Amino acid sequence: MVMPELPVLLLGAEQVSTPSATESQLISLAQSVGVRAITELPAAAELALVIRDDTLQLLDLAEPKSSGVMVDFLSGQSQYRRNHGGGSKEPVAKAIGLKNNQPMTVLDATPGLGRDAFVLAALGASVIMIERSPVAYLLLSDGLRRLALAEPELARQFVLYHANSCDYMQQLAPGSVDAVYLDPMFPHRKKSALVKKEMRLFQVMLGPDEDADLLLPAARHAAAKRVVVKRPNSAPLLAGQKPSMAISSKKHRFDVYINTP
Ligand SMILES: C[S@@+](CC[C@H](N)C(=O)[O-])C[C@H]1O[C@@H](n2cnc3c(N)ncnc32)[C@H](O)[C@@H]1O
Repeated sequence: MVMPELPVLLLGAEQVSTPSATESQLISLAQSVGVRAITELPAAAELALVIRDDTLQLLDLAEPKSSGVMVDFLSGQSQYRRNHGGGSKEPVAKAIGLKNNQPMTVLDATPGLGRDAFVLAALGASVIMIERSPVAYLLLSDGLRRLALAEPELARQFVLYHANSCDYMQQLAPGSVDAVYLDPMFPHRKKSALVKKEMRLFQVMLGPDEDADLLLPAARHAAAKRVVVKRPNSAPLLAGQKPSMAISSKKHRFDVYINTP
């Protein structure tokens, strides 16, 4: 598969001449993961990163006026789910085996926009996020930066690295974390307009995670207790491997692989 070009970080003239502290920080972070910071778009660009209102956003250039995709742990949606969601009864929390106030370390090997990671952290888990997409990594870093300003204690529950999770997990000693969470991109069959804007942009940028099957053995090596795989209800099993049990929600299935000692 031909991968689309990596989006650039598009800067305004002022952001180049007199960048704010946040802008300087984001520009160097972007450059450290190979994202070019420029002031003019390449002709073929479909997506670009921009810094608006002190927030990093991924913009669909076909709709430059609409708000971009960002990681916002403080958004109404995240906070609503935190305050009014099912708590430890949320399907994802049940699948991971998370109980209120019981410490647990979860490695999220496919964090994306950090939605699921946030639910787990809000329920008390320490979450290690390993993201290989430079753009998703930058959006997550920026989300954590803003979370740290508002809720430093919660932000300290997260660690984020830019790496391929398969490599990362294989290098860990066996059973280094309590659980591993996997939610690789699955090709959506529905018309793209129906797929949420965020995931649509992610699909344009990343394509499906065609090597997703490789994550399962690496995750089973790294997890002391269990590996959880989130799949759309109709999706086949990851790596064709039968789970120990499955927990279903409205749209998803959480396949749980228990690691017996
Ligand atoms: C469907 S998204 C995950 C959405 C996430 N669960 C959420 O709540 O926002 C999948 C993400 O996994 C990342 N990914 C897939 N395979 C990976 C790998 N081997 N290492 C690191 N990240 C990976 C992709 O780059 C993408 O950002």
